[in-house]
Amino acid sequence: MFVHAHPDDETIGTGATMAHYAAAGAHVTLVTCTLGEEGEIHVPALSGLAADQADQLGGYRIAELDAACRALGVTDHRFLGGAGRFRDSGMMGLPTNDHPRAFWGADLDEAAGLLLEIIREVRPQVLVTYDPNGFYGHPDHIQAHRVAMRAVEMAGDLAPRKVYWTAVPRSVLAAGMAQFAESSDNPFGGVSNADDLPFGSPESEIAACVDGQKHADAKLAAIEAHATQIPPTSWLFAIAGNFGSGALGVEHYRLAVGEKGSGSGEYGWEDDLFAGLDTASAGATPAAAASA
Ligand SMILES: CC(=O)N[C@H]1[C@@H](O[C@@H]2[C@H](O)[C@H](O)[C@@H](O)[C@H](O)[C@H]2O)O[C@H](CO)[C@@H](O)[C@@H]1O
Ligand SMILES: [Zn+2]
Repeated sequence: MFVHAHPDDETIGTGATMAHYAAAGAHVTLVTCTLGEEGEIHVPALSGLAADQADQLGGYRIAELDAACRALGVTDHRFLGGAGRFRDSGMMGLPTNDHPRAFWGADLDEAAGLLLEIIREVRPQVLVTYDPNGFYGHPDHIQAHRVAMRAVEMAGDLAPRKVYWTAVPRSVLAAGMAQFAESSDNPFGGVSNADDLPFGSPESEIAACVDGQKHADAKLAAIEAHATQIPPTSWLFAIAGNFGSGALGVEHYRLAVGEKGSGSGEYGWEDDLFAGLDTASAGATPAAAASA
């Protein structure tokens, strides 16, 4: 089970992982907490959908998300509390944070209770969400972390056996910076030291590295599906262009709950989020022995 804040996060942060496990026959459930109503619009013809105009971007991003899930092979997708229950809060500190339906202002136990209903139905063995900072500090990402961790706490014996947080190793960021230093598509802007970025983890804090390079093209198709959010000039396309689409297919995770399974390589990272779990005796998921 993947708990994400907006349509597009599932693809950007965990798209290759989701495609990898969907292709392997695991039951993959995506829970998206908002419709992304406050997002930018990088498709000029759709600019009228903006929140301060027709305010229809949220509905449009449902369709983008459907297309992205199809590209990734993910068939079980839910909006937390149903489509439109919680609204995109906008970036930290904006007046949109105070919208009556803003996810940032949601009652924690109420929102976690809604996620608990899905956990009780799907019985995921593994849950993936963000770290306490929401990976980069967006209020909806921070709230998604809080709601997911509270739901895991409330789930008791039905809680997933392992909970991971999305992460990027500092070494990967540093390598990217070096490559982009002279590029006009430099996604790191003026930042020259990976330690100065609002995200990035020491290799010692990373527990798993999922190699989903076989699904990099699916992730690229899913990125393209989120056209209102991810323009052709995006750093994501720059990475695919500079390092090959395969670079998009490797995704890293920190382990927040559960026992780390066996790993390998320089840092002993797991290559499978189900490492150490008995997936043959999975819970109630009808679709496959394993569920994420
Ligand atoms: C990846 C992600 O979480 N995207 C969010 C984010 O989008 C940012 C926002 O539009 C900001 O104004 C831009 O400068 C930045 O480049 C975007 O990544 O926040 C949006 C509003 O809450 C949200 O809809 C979008 O999904
Ligand atoms: Zn987001």
